[in-house]
Amino acid sequence: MLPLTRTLPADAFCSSSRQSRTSAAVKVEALCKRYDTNTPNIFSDVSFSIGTGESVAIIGPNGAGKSTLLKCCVRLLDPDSGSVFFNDQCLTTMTARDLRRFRSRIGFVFQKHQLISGLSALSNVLHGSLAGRPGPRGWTRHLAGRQTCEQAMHCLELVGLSEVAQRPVGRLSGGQSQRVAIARALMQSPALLIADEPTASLDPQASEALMGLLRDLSTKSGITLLFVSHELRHATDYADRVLGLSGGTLQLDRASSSLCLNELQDFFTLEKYRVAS
Ligand SMILES: Nc1ncnc2c1ncn2[C@@H]1O[C@H](COP(=O)(O)OP(=O)(O)OP(=O)(O)O)[C@@H](O)[C@H]1O
Repeated sequence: MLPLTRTLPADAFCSSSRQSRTSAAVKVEALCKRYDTNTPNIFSDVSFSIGTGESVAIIGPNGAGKSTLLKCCVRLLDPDSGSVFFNDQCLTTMTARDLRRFRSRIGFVFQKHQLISGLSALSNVLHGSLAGRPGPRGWTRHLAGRQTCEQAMHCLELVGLSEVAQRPVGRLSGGQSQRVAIARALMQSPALLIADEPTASLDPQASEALMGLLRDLSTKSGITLLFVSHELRHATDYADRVLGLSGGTLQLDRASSSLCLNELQDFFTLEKYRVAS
């Protein structure tokens, strides 16, 4: 098996020790977003920062704007105002070209995993390596390269799926498919992994396994993790910090070690966990 550090660039990692975190991987300042000029803001004045290698959960009621916030963080959607910095680089003013290069270092795992069901798990993972490549010239040669295939197999091994590498994704279970999506994201050697409800539609056992896998990637490989979950226990068990979005503002920003499940449940009914200014 290839060592993880061989396949991912050195600057994608901090030291595996969480104590060594010093810099903010992601810094969000006063972000506002609305979809339509005639409608109120989805959220306003949202600010937070995430340390390199930190794992952060976003919770909040349906429609609070969690997915919108994730998308604004990586400019899949443009915020109306505010700034987002990634390793001190300002995304909000980046050119399209720089943005493409920047996104190639971010892995996305969505609720609907957006895999190609007729292709094998391996082929789907291989396509992750195309992110950020100015194609399509050279894509075929790149995909067929021995080193690329080895790297894709290694990513499948990391998520425990090497045995089904040749099976079409359409014949995999929901949990397996979600792990293929993670392997595809890992092909990008991500410094940041963004997951929007990655365990939606998975059974409790598969959910725990998937969250454990994400946490391991963060703790062992120093990948910064930002995920949305409706499972409050996932926030307390698998994140270092919990952000709570509700009523158009960020109302909670606390270390998960200082939160208990009951407090998080209260978050949905009370507004007593305002971020200290
Ligand atoms: N493309 C869009 N155009 C207009 N409105 C949108 C669009 N996408 C989302 N919205 C609205 O923005 C609000 C926030 O949606 P978003 O999906 O970000 O919330 P969420 O907190 O992720 O919700 P859920 O927990 O249900 O997934 C909702 O009212 C939604 O209807």
